[in-house]
Amino acid sequence: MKVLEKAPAKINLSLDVLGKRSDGYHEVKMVMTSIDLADRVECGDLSENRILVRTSAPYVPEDERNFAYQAAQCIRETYRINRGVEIMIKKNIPVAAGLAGGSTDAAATIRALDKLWGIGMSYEEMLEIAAKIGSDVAFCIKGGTALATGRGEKITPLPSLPPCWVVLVKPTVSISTAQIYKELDSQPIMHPDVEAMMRAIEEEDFQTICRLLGNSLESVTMKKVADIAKIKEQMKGIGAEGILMSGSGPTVFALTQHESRMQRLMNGMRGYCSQVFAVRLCKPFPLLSEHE
Ligand SMILES: C[C@](O)(CO)[C@H](O)COP(=O)(O)OP(=O)(O)OC[C@H]1O[C@@H](n2ccc(N)nc2=O)[C@H](O)[C@@H]1O
Ligand SMILES: Nc1ncnc2c1ncn2[C@@H]1O[C@H](COP(=O)(O)OP(=O)(O)OP(=O)(O)O)[C@@H](O)[C@H]1O
Repeated sequence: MKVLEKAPAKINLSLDVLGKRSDGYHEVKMVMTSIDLADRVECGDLSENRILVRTSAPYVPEDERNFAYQAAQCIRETYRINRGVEIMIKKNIPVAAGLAGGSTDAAATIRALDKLWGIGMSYEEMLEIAAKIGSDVAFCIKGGTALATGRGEKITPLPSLPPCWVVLVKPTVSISTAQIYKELDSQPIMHPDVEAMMRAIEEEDFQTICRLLGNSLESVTMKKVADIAKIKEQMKGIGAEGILMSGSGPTVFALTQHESRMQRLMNGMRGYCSQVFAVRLCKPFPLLSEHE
């Protein structure tokens, strides 16, 4: 048997870093949303009792360093499962881009193995496995739009955003999330208004959502990647309702409700950067356990 799961990327609409914790992580408060730029994760039976990972992208590890591998390993140990699995990952999400590519593959693996192995995990049980793999994995279990707190693993669902286009531009450099959080510690922190962002989402006020876009990590990454400021400037010139760097970067996204502006942004930015995407938002996944 084989189970195929879609694994959407995320963007951070509001990312506030509240402080450093004693465990080395940072306390965050952020609003995230899933976008329709997605990997595909297929989990199938394997005759041998081991985990085999294959990916379509070069430079993505296929051993125990892959987050999908780690998710499968964690499920096998937690639920004492003596079955092998072959995990095929078709990568469409740029790697180390601030879009949670590895995290969403891990979350998709958790959803797929729950079905393949007939475990019947609750949402809470999925979140527990997710938190062991990485901070962004918990959000990716259900996706949609949500508030994430703690180190990112505590999830509160929010209503969907008004329909819009998301234009993404990925500079060629890749970014280490750990390095960006480390460098933030020696700099003054800009705090976006996360509460106001949640209110704007509740009120379906697209213009205010765009005005409130903010990310505490943006200025840190911008100092290392000069392209980010240039991309933001260019996108502003072309016209978008809101523009921000996602996560620890370096991907920059623009939001617009106008198809013509989306087209102009695509055409304008393609000449500047090789990785440019225009996508819609993604709805949250209905989980099997919620239908019981
Ligand atoms: C920047 C974001 O992508 C925004 O959604 C996340 O906060 C990062 O999530 P992630 O990539 O899943 O992060 P993890 O794999 O858990 O952690 C990578 C490293 O980032 C740092 N880290 C991560 C999350 C957090 N709340 N505080 C941190 O300081 C830690 O040094 C950690 O060792
Ligand atoms: N399935 C996977 N897909 C991509 N990268 C993976 C995967 N599993 C492990 N990795 C490793 O994770 C590192 C970070 O990649 P990823 O694409 O998840 O970063 P990111 O988008 O910046 O994540 P985040 O936004 O959560 O910080 C890569 O350098 C890669 O070695």
